[in-house]
This record gives sequence, C-alpha cells and structure tokens, in this order.
Amino acid sequence: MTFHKYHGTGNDFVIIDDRNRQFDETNHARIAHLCHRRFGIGADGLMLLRNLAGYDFEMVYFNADGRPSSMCGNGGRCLVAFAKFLGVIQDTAQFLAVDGPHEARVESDGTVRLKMQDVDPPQAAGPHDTFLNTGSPHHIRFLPTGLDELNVFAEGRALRYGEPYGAAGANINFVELPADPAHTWPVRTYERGVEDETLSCGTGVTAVALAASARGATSPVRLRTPGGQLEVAFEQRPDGGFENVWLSGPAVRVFSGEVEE
Ligand SMILES: N[C@@H](CCC[C@H](N)C(=O)O)C(=O)O
Repeated sequence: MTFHKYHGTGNDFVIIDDRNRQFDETNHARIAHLCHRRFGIGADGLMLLRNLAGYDFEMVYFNADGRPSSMCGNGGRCLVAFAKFLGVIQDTAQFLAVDGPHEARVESDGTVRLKMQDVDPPQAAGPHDTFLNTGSPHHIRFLPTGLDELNVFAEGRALRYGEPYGAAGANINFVELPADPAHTWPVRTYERGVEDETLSCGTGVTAVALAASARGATSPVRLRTPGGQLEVAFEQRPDGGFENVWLSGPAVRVFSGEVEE
C-alpha cells in the first residue's frame, strides 16, 4: 500500500489516497500500528482522501490511537495540499470532514488556508481557563509565564481525564500571555488520541486565538507552536460566537513510501 507523509507545523500525518475505497477503516489496530513511531511509519494521525459526490473530496481522520475522531485543523490543511499534489484540486477546495463542509485555498507560497466551522461563545472553565469547540473540544489554560518549562504531558493528562471531560476527554492547550496582545501567542498542546504533547494542533491554536480575543487579541492572531507559526483570522458575532474563522500555515509533503498490505 502506498502512503504519503505530511506535516503541518510538526503535527504529522500518514495520508492514504483511498479514492478506490480499498482501505479497511474498521481495522483500528492496523491504523494505530501505521501511526506507531517505532513499529510503524509514525504519525499523530492518519487520514484517508476519498471521493464524495458534491465535493472535491472527503476527509476521514483517525488519531494515532487508531480511532476516528473529531476535526483536525492541521490534518485538513495537509489533506488539501495532498489533494493538490494528486491533481484532485488546483488552488481551491470544497471538502467534507466529520464536522461539516470546509473550503480551503492553497496560496502561491504553499500556505494552506482552511475555513473552520462557526464557533460557539467560549465557556469559562476556571479562573484562567476557557473551553471552546472548534471542531474538536479544547480546554485552554492561560499562564502568566513558564510555558517553556511546563510539563505539558503531566499537566495536560491530568486535565484531559479530569472533570468535566471524563473518558471522552478534551485536548488541553497551555498559552503564555504575551507582553502585548498584538504579539505572537505561544501555545503548547496535549492531544487526546495521541495522549502526548504534539508539536502543533490546528483546532487548538484556533481555539486559543478565539479565546485570546477576550484578552485583547485582534484578528488575525499569530500563534507560535513548538513546530512553527500559524495564523487565525475571524469575525466575532454579536452573541459572542465566531464566524469566518480561517486557519493558515504551511502544509508540507515529507516523503511517500510503501508498507505491507
Ligand atoms: N491535531 C489536530 C486535532 C486532532 C483531533 C484531536 N486529537 C481530538 O481527538 O480531538 C488539529 O490539528 O486540529
């Protein structure tokens, strides 16, 4: 089976061209094996690109644990770059993901801009904490300082399994408040389904940018993850929710190869 390896600011994915629908999406153990960093190809998630009437393609996403999950922003951007690599699209795309239809654009410098679903108003989740669903559930903790030294694995894991999230869990984002809200916002994320810190999370930085608007950030918000820079543009609705939300950044093809069927 031919596979393709992509990353979006270090959030990495195995991608399969499944237009002929031969991939067994019910074999979660195999998907986890393909994502395993020692026994497999290694990735934070696996995606299938499938044909779908009325759209350029369908995005089918699995976390590294092999299970299907909610929306992946960096994954969506990488799948758009892959669709262009295949010749399925030129510079624009309309595709369906688990959270609904998305549009996207590939800029001349390779930046992929992905339109996200409208987002409900943020919910307070603690004195310095906010919750938003940007296609995936995200808990956000704002820190005055100390992001570089933080044990994101331990702190993220405790919050991910704690109340109110329970077994379903949430992704946990830690953000250091910049000296000026117009500056870049540094973010580190613990991802459920990977069960570890990843180098970047697209729906995570989207949630952070929207939550940061209550702390003075204005669109477009620049965010720095351990794997690189992303940008989020948005408009706030009168009810406190958000529309016209666009996630932008690089999406890079790393290599392609063959694995045992
Ligand atoms: N890395 C993703 C988020 C993927 C889904 C997440 N792990 C979950 O299960 O909620 C992104 O870039 O958005």
